[in-house]
Amino acid sequence: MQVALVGLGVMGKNLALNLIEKGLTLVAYDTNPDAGEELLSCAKTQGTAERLHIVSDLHDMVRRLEAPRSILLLVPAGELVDRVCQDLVDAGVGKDDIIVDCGNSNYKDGIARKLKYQNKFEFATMGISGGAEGARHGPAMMASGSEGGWERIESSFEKVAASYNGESCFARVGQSASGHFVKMVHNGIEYALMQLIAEIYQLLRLGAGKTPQQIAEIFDTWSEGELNSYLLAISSHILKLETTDGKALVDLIDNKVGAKGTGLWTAQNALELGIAVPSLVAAVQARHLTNTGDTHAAKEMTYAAKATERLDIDLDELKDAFHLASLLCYRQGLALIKGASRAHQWKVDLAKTLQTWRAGCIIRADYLDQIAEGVEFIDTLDTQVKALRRITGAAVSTGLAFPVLSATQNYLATLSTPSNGHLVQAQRDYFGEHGIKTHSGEVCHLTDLVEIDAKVR
Ligand SMILES: NC(=O)C1=CN([C@@H]2O[C@H](COP(=O)(O)OP(=O)(O)OC[C@H]3O[C@@H](n4cnc5c(N)ncnc54)[C@H](OP(=O)(O)O)[C@@H]3O)[C@@H](O)[C@H]2O)C=CC1
Ligand SMILES: O=C(CO)[C@H](O)[C@H](O)COP(=O)(O)O
Repeated sequence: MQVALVGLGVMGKNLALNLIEKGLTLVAYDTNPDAGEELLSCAKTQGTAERLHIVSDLHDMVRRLEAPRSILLLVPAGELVDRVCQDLVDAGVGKDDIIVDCGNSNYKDGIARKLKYQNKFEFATMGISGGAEGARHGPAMMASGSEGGWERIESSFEKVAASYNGESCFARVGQSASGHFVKMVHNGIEYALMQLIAEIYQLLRLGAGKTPQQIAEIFDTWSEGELNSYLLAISSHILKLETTDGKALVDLIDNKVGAKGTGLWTAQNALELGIAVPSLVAAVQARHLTNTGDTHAAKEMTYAAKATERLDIDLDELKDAFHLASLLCYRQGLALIKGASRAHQWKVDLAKTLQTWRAGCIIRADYLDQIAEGVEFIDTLDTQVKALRRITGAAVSTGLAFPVLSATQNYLATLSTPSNGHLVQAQRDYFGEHGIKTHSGEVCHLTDLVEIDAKVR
């Protein structure tokens, strides 16, 4: 099988090495000639260079490929994707060829591109997760669409992707550009889990007075059981790292966190679709808040530093709270995918989606088993529910910030305790005559049910 790859940066270079290692023949291109040179040198080291051909322009790439052509893009998302597509058309790409955008593109751009290029070539989308290591040794691959081009290439991707219990973590999860939607939500969950781990670390460090090394050991103990996950493992590893003079590496790192867009898009789409993902939104805002000191509004206000309080923490309870909060982050993400799939008629298969997340990706975790078993799993987690309540309350009492932990507790509490929505319905009708719906299903106004002599002005 012969494929081409445009963009040989962090992801492209590693995916290229993976593709040729799995026996595919690759024609590769990057605007930066050094990137091609470096890839070739790595391929020589691993003994697979005979299956790699680096080209210096897209015309040469198109000439070297047998039709129908299969071309993968791993260039930064945005306008560049359109520029490369147009350049490929100019270079001779035609109607039977498939171009797969594998970057973190916005799914809305994917839908528009499918239309824009429909008479020029087959445009397809696939989200990839796993960072450099995943791309090199087996990433999670969330593809979309049902068009003909996939049938030519998907059996190769099934081998290139990670596998879990013998099943590939490549899947065509649904129609249209749903693969990019699924990857976007994957990243939304990623933001929430990263922030949640950071909050647990902060609680242990500033609340319980533990050192980074001691916290890493706690994370390692948790990882021995069902809480084992990639993000917990890398957090433990990071916390153990020390400078040559014995200082914790984390203490040298500034607090401002960057973002490339997928977390923000997750929040925006959830709000637009009316699907509540408060933990995912809180994680995006937590990143924004790390940068607040730089904003104009913040500079006009001063916040005096406030002392925080120490806390005795029951580590078993903390573990249970972390476990449930993590599960609930996935649950919110899956609810968003399900709602979007229904709204857009994408027919996203949630079981296939979960299969792509089992290995190779950044949000892989052993406890995904519980999620795969079904949404009712929360009802079996009484101990964890109590732990989440108690830990959130105790955490708040320290005065420290726990946006994802508390958003998650509020999410669960909202769904599992009596709602207060009746009063808000009544308030809306009181001032705006928006109507109310009663328990018996009647749609009316407050004034149909009671006499209101005079209203508050
Ligand atoms: N890094 C990660 O962990 C992950 C990234 N992604 C996504 O994958 C995509 C690639 O990411 P990543 O590899 O990290 O990015 P990099 O910036 O490391 O690599 C992009 C490469 O594309 C090259 N390039 C730019 N313009 C062109 C062009 N017109 N033709 C050919 N090559 C070009 C760049 O060259 P130059 O440097 O000279 O501009 C660079 O070598 C992005 O959409 C990203 O969001 C997805 C999952 C994980
Ligand atoms: O897709 C990824 C991991 O799955 C990329 O690493 C992405 O860049 C992460 O998002 P951000 O840069 O906004 O933190």
